[in-house]
Amino acid sequence: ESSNGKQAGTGSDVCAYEPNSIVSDACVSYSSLDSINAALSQQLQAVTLHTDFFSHYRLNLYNKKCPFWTDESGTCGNIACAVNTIENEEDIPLSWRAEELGKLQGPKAEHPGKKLQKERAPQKPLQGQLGEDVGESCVVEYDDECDERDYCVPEDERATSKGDYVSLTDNPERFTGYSGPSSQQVWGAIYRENCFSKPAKNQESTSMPPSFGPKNPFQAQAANDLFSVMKEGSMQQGVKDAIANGLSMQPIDQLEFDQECVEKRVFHRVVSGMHASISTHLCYDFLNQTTGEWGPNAECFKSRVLDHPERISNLYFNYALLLRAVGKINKSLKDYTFCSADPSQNARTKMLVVALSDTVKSSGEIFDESIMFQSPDAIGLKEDFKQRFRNISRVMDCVGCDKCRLWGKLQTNGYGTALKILFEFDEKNPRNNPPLRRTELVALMNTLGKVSNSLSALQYFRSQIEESSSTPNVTNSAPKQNASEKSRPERPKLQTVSDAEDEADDYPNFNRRNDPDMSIMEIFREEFGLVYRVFRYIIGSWLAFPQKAWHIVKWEFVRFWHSFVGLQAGERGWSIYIPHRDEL
Ligand SMILES: Cc1cc2nc3c(=O)[nH]c(=O)nc-3n(C[C@H](O)[C@H](O)[C@H](O)COP(=O)(O)OP(=O)(O)OC[C@H]3O[C@@H](n4cnc5c(N)ncnc54)[C@H](O)[C@@H]3O)c2cc1C
Repeated sequence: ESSNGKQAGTGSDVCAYEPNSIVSDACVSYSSLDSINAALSQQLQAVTLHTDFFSHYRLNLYNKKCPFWTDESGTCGNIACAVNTIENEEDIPLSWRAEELGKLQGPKAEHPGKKLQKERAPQKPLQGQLGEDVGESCVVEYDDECDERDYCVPEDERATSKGDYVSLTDNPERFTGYSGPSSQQVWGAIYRENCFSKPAKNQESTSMPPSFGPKNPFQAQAANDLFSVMKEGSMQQGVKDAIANGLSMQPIDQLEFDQECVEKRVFHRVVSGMHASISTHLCYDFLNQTTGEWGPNAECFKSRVLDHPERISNLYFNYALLLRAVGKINKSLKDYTFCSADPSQNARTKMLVVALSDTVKSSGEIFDESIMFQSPDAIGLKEDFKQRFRNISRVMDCVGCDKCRLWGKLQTNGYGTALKILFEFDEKNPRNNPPLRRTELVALMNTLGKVSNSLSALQYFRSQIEESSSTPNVTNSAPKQNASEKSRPERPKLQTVSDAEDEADDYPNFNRRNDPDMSIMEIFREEFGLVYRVFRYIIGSWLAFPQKAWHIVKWEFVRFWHSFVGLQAGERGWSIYIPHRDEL
């Protein structure tokens, strides 16, 4: 986005939201993405809120120093900025518990070096040394350093590393009050230092080194890194000055972004879409500091997101990009072991994730990544792209609010993972794909969940604002929070602690089943859709039954054989349970 009204990431044509227009740089319309979101959001909620694997995360939240500047005064002391980490080992879900890793018995295998890991199939880095039924991708600990195919500085997953376990449902992304020079400095650094911004004419000598199409891409990386270090002093001074004098930094919307090629546009759109989603969450779960009540703040949403069509466009763009990534790993998810010490939980998690990915896959073409990095400068450009994205993930350690840092790091990791899947994975030949870390998979699904929530919140705010502008007595800008509840569309629930604790029937519900304003046609469509999904589910279950029964027989036979020959029988890898409505 730029001050002269140019639209981020879109050429001149498509920015404003038009339901039937195609989201630029993707290959799907806004309305199709809305329909996909309507079909998918409950499945996503089931995965991200109701499975231990996806509702928890492990990251180094407190022990990484901001590599670019020091700004202790920018630390947020509000209670809403705090994160509840899980301190007791027994509170950590089985699938994430370090002690479970320590329980591993039986045959031992050498930890393969990085080179061997790369040469071997990601699912079989140990090549069966621990036995055929061991999910090796869960046992091997990947190193906390960048594989050159990573777009993000990875979180260290090792049980021995300094990491914190957090429940994502206990720490929902919402308003924290973190603002001022510190947060602006972080956003500024993200846009200014890492995006492909055009140098201001009088700043040519201090802007990013030209790094497109370099002879050696690693030289370009090194140059960028060095440049960041060189800039460190001035950035640090920038924060100090800003804190001392109020804000004197160049506003972000006065930067001109280089939108010439699709890759640079995509980069900017990812960042801006992520920013828009964060803004949406904080406006949707906003603290009214006068009444002390939490609730949506349409004024906040209007000024930060709705009045900037390009930000909405970038939000949809990110949704398309993340969907494509989840669809692309459809096959790998079917082979993935979710590392659960509880096999029935493992089976349920897999079933929910695969069903979600199947729905994405069946939605048709959404995003075509093959058009990117095709030019003669492709290698250099791709390396530069990666390096800049890694810088963004490093900048997240400079965020002065713990909760913002948690979600900022998770979402950067989610987008980094999506980019890695898009540009480094071969759908047809998955053997050579880089490994997907557990934290990456969790980050990817939760980031998709966040954008999905943002799109649902957008619908809510849009109808709120339309409604208030058509009501003469209400202010013409945004509706007040206490406007008549009766005529309002139902407020979609985003992820909150109470949602996670809800009874089955109160599962987070983005559809409008209880909306009194629904027309007969809409009610009919809603009900018909439900009946159709139930029908499909039952037929699908019948068709899948013979194969499932065969797997169960095989599984039980192996268990029986193990105990017969005196080995440990192993856990049961299947379970029978009543499906929940959100699985439809
Ligand atoms: C990583 C991170 C995570 C955060 N998480 C939270 C959180 O969970 N809860 C919370 O309450 N606060 C959070 N914050 C703070 C929040 O994002 C804002 O910085 C803060 O509310 C102050 O807002 P602002 O009005 O100054 O504008 P900011 O949102 O700080 O934006 C700064 C400038 O960026 C430009 N801009 C804004 N949005 C976009 C966009 N989508 N695309 C392009 N340009 C844009 C505008 O020019 C704007 O003036 C987070 C900050 C960061 C850096």
